[in-house]
This record gives sequence, C-alpha cells and structure tokens, in this order.
Amino acid sequence: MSGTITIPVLSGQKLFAGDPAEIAALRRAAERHGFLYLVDHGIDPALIAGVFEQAHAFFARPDADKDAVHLDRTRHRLGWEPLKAQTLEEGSPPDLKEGFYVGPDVTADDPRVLAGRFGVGPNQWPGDMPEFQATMNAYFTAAASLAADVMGALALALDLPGDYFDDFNRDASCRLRLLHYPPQPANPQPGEKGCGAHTDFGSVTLLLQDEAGGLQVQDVVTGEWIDAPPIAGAYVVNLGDLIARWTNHRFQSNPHRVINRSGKERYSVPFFFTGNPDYVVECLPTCLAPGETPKYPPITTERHLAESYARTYGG
Ligand SMILES: O=C(O)CCC(=O)C(=O)O
Ligand SMILES: [Fe+2]
Repeated sequence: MSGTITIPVLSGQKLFAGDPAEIAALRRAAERHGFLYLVDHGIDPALIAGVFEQAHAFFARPDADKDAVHLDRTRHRLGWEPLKAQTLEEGSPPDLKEGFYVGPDVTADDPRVLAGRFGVGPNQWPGDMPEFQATMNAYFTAAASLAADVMGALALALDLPGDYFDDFNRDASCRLRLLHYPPQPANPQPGEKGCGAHTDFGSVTLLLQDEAGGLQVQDVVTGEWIDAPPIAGAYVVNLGDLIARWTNHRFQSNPHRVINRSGKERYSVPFFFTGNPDYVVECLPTCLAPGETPKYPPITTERHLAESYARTYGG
C-alpha cells in the first residue's frame, strides 16, 4: 500500500451536466482504475443515514431471527446471507462478512417472476422492522436512478451519445446489498479477509462505506493495493466486468478487497447495476481500433450475471 496513486474525486453535478473536463477525468479514472469517488451526487444524506441505521438494527439481531429471511428460502436468493457464505477470492477461505440482498420490489405474479427470470422474485423483509422495507425501497429507487446517470456520463467518456445506454438502463436488474464485517481476527487463516479480491459482475457499483475503512483497490499497472479510505458523504463508484467486456477492456473492472483492520464492526452498502436482462452486450464501436477483434462474444446481461454468481457461490 502506498499513497502514490490516488483515486480521483469527481462531481456528479458536473458529470451529469456533461462538463468536458469532468468527463475527461472520468475517462482517465475508468481507463486506469475503474474506481472513483463521487460527490455532489444528489442522494439525500438522510436516506443514506436511514439505510445504515436499518442495516445496523437488522444485523444486531440473533442469527435465529435472521434465519427467518435466509436467502436460501428463495429461488432468487434475496434476504440474509450468513457469515462465510460467499468466497469471492478463489482459493481463499470464505469471506468474513454477512449480508442482506434486496432486489426490485416485485410481487409473485410479476411476469418476470412467472417466467423464472434469473434473480427476480419478491423480497424477504425482516418482521417487526416497519421502517426497513420503506427505507430500502426508497434507497433502491434513488440508487438505480443515480446509476443510470453514471451510465450516461460513461457514454460521453466513451465518445458515444449521452443516451447510448438508455436501452440498457431500462427495467435494469439491480441488487442492493447490506454488508456487515466483524473485525479482522487476531489470528486469521491464511488468506482470510472480510471480502476476498474480486471484480464486480455488473456495470457500475455504487458503494457506501462507513468510517471503518479497509477497502483496497488493485492498480492494474503496478499491481499494488491502494487504500480507498472512506470520504464522508461520497460514494465509491467502480466499474464491473460487464463494462470491461463491453469496452474490450479499454475501461477496467479492477480487483478490490476488504480487510477490516479497524478493530470495530464495519458496515457497507454496495448497489450493483446490471442493466436490462435481455440487453446484449457486445464490443462498443468506439472500443475497437482498426485491426483489433473483440475479446468476447456477445452475451445477454442475464446470462453474464447467472454465470458470475455461480462462480462465487460454488454453483
Ligand atoms: O464492503 C465493501 O466496501 C466492498 C464490497 C464489495 O466489493 C462487494 O460487495 O462487491
Ligand atoms: Fe465488489
């Protein structure tokens, strides 16, 4: 770790107005790290505070209570994920984190549910927490809209029209994830950490983290792990594998990990934006130099997502 490479802080207000200097900074960040901080994003700080408050209250419950909304109770895997259920870094011990997954708030008779679309189904909500559902649904809607705005800025950074990703953004598949990390143990297993090194699966991830710290990003050029310390009120925005695939790796989906050395509990809230399930992602016209060939065949976002989840849950 060193302080020599820093992750840029960009303004949502400027990006979404198409400010050329800010778009150029986004392009540089996307090419180098696939990571940036986003300020002036327009999401109500009270809503963000409410999400953390509800997450704290949920995770503080006994496991026996949380088990009532275990994600294995749904085919589409929404709800509580116990500690050590996921292994994001192949060959490492399972992640020292527990989580809670929220999806779009659909009912059982939604056509997408009836058609068995991947990952779509009714949410499970914890009992006796009246504010939880309303807070998560409100945040989900706000985050999906912000992610669509970030996609618009990415289109400009790729020299495409600002509405280029509108079809991708329509009826987008998204996951809101609440995470709770215990402190890193004094004597961890070799390779044991809060969240193993991985790249995200989707297009953009909007991450909120509390003040504990511990998030690190690997620089693609030097291979070094850079700290991504919390900045109050800012999102960490990172690009996922779909963007790398779509841009023929002109834009990066960087490996990142979490080691919670704060000695305290750590809470974070990633929101994953994966786009319209039927959308076919294939190499963008502005990402292929003459004579180059696409590194990947076209794929629907639904298929890409299903394959990615299967890989990290041992499916
Ligand atoms: O908790 C964090 O800060 C990062 C979580 C993460 O990378 C993920 O859930 O994909
Ligand atoms: Fe991640």
